[in-house]
Amino acid sequence: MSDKKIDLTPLKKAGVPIFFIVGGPGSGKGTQCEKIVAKYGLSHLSSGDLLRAEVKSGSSRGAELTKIMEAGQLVPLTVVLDLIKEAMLKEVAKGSKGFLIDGYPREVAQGDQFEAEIMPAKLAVYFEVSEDTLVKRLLKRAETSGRADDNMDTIKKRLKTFNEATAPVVAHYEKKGKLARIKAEGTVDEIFAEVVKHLDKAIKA
Ligand SMILES: Nc1nc2c(ncn2[C@@H]2O[C@H](COP(=O)(O)OP(=O)(O)O)[C@@H](O)[C@H]2O)c(=O)[nH]1
Ligand SMILES: Nc1ncnc2c1ncn2[C@@H]1O[C@H](COP(=O)(O)OP(=O)(O)O)[C@@H](O)[C@H]1O
Ligand SMILES: [Mg+2]
Repeated sequence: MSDKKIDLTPLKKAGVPIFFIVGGPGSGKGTQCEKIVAKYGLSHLSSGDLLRAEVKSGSSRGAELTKIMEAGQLVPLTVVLDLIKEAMLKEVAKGSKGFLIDGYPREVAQGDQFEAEIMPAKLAVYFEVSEDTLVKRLLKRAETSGRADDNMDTIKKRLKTFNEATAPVVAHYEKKGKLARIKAEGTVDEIFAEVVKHLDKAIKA
């Protein structure tokens, strides 16, 4: 990624709906996004996936990112926002109908910066899950994900980061009247039925 200013004109002109997908590690963001893509044809961009791809690219910045992610901390705002902008522009060039920004914002400043530079999100969808359930799901995922951050030590740090930096994001969008709080302890389909209610309403609005 270069430091040059990214020209967002095509993205702003497209004016397609943008949804923030927020929730603790293991809350089901990726799982629900897959189902939302299948039903609504929106573009799913996971900040974590974009970062892991950057790490895989072997760029010098990638090495720095690995350390931060394995420590369960947040990578710098500009890094993750630039990755998202570039990915969104690629999708818009292919005729995207709208975006699921999965795993972003993870702190209030990220959301404000995104909305100031790109456009306001229509809705922030928040998957509410107890810490016990998050840990159980992540340890299960660890059996197959091969992710360097799916281990008990890093999980604990990610939960701390979520409580300190990301929980305020939930309050921030609730205050704006732009939060869909979805209890996400049930089955995948029960949760998805709730998601559809909120998205249908938001897309019609
Ligand atoms: N039991 C149960 N497991 C789920 C549910 N949603 C996701 N999972 C599992 O929990 C783990 C984390 O899900 P994922 O979608 O990666 O969550 P993310 O970390 O928020 O992106 C994965 O192993 C999923 O298969 C759910 O509703 N119920
Ligand atoms: N918006 C973001 N801001 C800063 N760091 C991020 C962001 N999104 C992801 N990361 C980094 O990538 C890691 C994995 O994120 P992600 O794949 O979304 O996790 P999960 O899907 O388990 O919630 C995070 O723990 C963090 O280190
Ligand atoms: Mg995920």
